[in-house]
Amino acid sequence: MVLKSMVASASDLSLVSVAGNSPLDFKNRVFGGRLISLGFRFNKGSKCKGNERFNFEVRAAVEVGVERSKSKALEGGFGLDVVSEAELTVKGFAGLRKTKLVCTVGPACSSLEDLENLALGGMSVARLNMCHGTRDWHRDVIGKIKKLNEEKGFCVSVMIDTEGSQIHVVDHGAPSSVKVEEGSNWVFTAEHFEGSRPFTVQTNYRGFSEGIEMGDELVIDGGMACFEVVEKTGNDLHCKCIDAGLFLPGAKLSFWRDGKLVRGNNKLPTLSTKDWADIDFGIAEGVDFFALSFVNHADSVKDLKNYLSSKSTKSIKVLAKIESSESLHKLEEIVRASDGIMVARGDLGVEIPLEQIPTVQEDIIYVCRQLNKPVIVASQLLESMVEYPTPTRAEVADVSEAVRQYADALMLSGESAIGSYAQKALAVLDMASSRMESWSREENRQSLVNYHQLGASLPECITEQICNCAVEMGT
Ligand SMILES: Nc1ncnc2c1ncn2[C@@H]1O[C@H](COP(=O)(O)OP(=O)(O)O)[C@@H](O)[C@H]1O
Ligand SMILES: C=C(OP(=O)(O)O)C(=O)O
Repeated sequence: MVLKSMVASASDLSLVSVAGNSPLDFKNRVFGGRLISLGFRFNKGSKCKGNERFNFEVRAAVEVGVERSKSKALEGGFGLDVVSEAELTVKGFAGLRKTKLVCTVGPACSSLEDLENLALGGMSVARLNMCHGTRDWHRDVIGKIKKLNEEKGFCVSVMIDTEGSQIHVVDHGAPSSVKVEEGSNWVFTAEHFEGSRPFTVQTNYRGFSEGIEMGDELVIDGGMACFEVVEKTGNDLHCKCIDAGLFLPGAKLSFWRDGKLVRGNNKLPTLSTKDWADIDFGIAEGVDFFALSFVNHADSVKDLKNYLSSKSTKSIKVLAKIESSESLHKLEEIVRASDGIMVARGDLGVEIPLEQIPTVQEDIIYVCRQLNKPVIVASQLLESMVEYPTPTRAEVADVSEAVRQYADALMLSGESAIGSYAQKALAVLDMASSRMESWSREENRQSLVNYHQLGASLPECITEQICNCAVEMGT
């Protein structure tokens, strides 16, 4: 076995969006290596806010000549991951994938073995959605990921996704999904009772039916099933199913009237009491990222960042999820305030017409590129793979398009959390993103990226130019 290591250090750089030991964010400045496979650590106390100056040291090491599956942890103290000799000798660094892959961890992939297979398959970030599962369940998953990182040399970051103030199902009468037949009658209630009642859905928010009228439409998970409100008694809604579909555990509810979203939960704060408790949980568990749901204003990002810097010595990064029309109106200030962005297409598709999603996605990515913030494209990238072992052509095209637009990361949701083909879905992301990256390189598309200048002082500008030249030479 040959251990090749490269150590590059730079001081007084003012590059932003470089996050701790996370592998998420380097694509912003570097287009020439599979940085997922390298470990990055910053000196203790390094800050990466705005144009603040900070010292950092980048170390990368590559273990050559070891089969991925047989790899052992390497000594040395910095975050390491492994790449196979074959990949390096055949393609060199330029041939290695740069797009980071985020997997939502759910019951279908939470065993140590499944997580290891995902890490081997290229998972760079494990996402834990606090809408689902208990804190004990999430703690167990975080423990397994830490174990894999420590013992097997992976470099998987952990991201906690807050539930946010949304109306969702607490119980729908079954432990897993339930088929809803057209014409069936259901009661939606905020009353909490032990156990389940047939055709009765308990919701999480007492005021969920405020302002809702007879004739309004109740849409489940942005279109999984649809009901008409036929009667209102107290806070309860009696509804008839008008579009058959599925109720998943924790499904989200939205209300529509005359083709427009009824803004019921707008008064709710971005971070609920439960979210703050989940944030304390994440700090205690040493997670790397918080993805903040339903950000409508930069202030909620700033509040969370202030809270994190007062509570944690570790630099935990905050990613704002863009999933409401309000967040689109304040996009630039939200991107500036955040360490990164998630294009949360699931909820965004409930808030804006579906046909606008592709252009809005491109706009969000463009703003992130300009402000040099990492951006994740999320939701339904390979939705059919929740059930089937192969993706549709349209899904592969969607993945490729996100990479072509310079998204930094792609995310699996149900495909990995509850799907039967999590590893295959990850392999499709890996292959499709690698293919698009190498096509872009061959076509020399990277030169079209217009890097936003960050350096303020002359030394900063010089350092920045040196880095940009290195990037150009590497691509
Ligand atoms: N920790 C978990 N425990 C149980 N089920 C989960 C978990 N995480 C995700 N899921 C399931 O995977 C589906 C897709 O995940 P995700 O997209 O994160 O959630 P949502 O659909 O609520 O936005 C969820 O609807 C839920 O059924
Ligand atoms: C990623 C998303 O958020 P969540 O899974 O919490 O709905 C989304 O809405 O696309």
